[in-house]
Amino acid sequence: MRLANVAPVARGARVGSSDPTRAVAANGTRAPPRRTASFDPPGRGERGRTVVRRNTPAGVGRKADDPLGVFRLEYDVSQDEKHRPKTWKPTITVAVSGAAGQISNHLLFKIASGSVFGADQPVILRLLGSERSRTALEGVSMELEDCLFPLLREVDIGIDARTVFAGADWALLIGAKPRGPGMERGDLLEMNGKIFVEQGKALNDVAKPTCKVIVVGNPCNTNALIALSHAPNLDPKNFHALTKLDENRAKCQLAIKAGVFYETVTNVAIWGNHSTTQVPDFVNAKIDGKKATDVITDREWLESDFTPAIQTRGGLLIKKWGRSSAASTAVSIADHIRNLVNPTAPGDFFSSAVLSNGNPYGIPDGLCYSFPCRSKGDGSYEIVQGLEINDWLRERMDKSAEELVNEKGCVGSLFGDAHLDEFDIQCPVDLDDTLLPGEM
Ligand SMILES: NC(=O)c1ccc[n+]([C@@H]2O[C@H](COP(=O)([O-])OP(=O)(O)OC[C@H]3O[C@@H](n4cnc5c(N)ncnc54)[C@H](O)[C@@H]3O)[C@@H](O)[C@H]2O)c1
Repeated sequence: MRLANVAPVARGARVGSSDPTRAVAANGTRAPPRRTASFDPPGRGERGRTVVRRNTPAGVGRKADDPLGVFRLEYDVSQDEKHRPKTWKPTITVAVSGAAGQISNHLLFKIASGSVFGADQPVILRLLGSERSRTALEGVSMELEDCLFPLLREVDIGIDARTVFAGADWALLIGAKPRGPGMERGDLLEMNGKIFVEQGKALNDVAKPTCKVIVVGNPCNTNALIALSHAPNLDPKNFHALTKLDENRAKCQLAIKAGVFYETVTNVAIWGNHSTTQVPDFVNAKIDGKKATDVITDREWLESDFTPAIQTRGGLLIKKWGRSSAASTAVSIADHIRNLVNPTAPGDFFSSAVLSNGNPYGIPDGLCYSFPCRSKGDGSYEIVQGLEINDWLRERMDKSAEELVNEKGCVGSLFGDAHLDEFDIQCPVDLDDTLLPGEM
């Protein structure tokens, strides 16, 4: 058990059953019917009871105690198996937190359309919201139903992670709270960290042990570390924090500078924290198979323009848009999933923040740190070995690791016992108030 010696940080739809006995029916060739179910709000209806009505749109014939405002169908899962195309894979359950938020508003429709997990991969979406977003979740599920996505077999909504995460194959943890006026970075770390204590415990108790978890809600690296530390039943290698967006941003800028199409830019690693200390690696990047530094010979641009531009691009986008990146983040989550469910192209890699234990780059164990990774396409990954780390990279990679050590120290009391050795880190009094890309 690690003992955190932590300074106070004060400064610083109930889900509808997927039970195969409740069954569903595929009564159309294009869009077999699905069921959306919801938790009853507390005090309204019997907990755990799913109210089901055949072909009854919201509001029509609703009983006074029926809290649901969404269209639902009664169906028979066994019939579903009979009627769906034989080429389809077994249905997977994808849980998404923050499902009524901006990022999810783009991501859910990509998942349901089949463009993320594949055109032969039926999905059940389980949507987790906060108490405040309960009604909005019903709206989200209504829109999903209205799209008639054949691969979307069921939509469940709720505000209790233990119910929503039940049986999940994937958990996309997007929901988090933004920093409020006057709030210190340490306060934000603690406030959001608490969410991931509960969600880590819930995943441990009710998700499949093979469940793959991608943490997006900021500060995503430390949130992912908190979640995995409460999930001893899950392999820590099932946990990721999203840095794919940073990789995509880096590829875009290198492509523009070199005057080439995006897809010719490969091997772009993001090292470290998803924050302004992240290190977009131009040293190992390739353009059209050549070293990026041989194609873009303007070193001054790479070090002094490109690097800070990627580190602060989220902030610039917020200044221009008035809100944080949502569509491009959703695309990068989809890319991240595709990176895990498809084999990585020979010689290439993708970026993901993963547990640093045993890494070959001298980053301290016990951090969730972004590394270049490869996947066999079965949802697993390996950290790529043997990349060139010159002095310029080394200095910055260590600085980002130091920031993650400090973050860990500032929320030390939130860590569980699983997968992490004991640590004794203080929250530094002079914790830099670096901005988190998603909140700037
Ligand atoms: N890692 C990245 O690359 C990256 C990029 C962009 C944004 N982000 C982060 O993603 C998060 C979500 O961004 P957004 O634009 O969708 O925000 P948003 O405010 O539009 O949506 C967040 C949603 O989460 C819900 N929520 C809050 N607490 C919750 C909880 N405990 N359980 C379930 N839901 C909860 C809120 O009600 C809200 O609907 C933010 O933390 C943001 O900083 C990360």
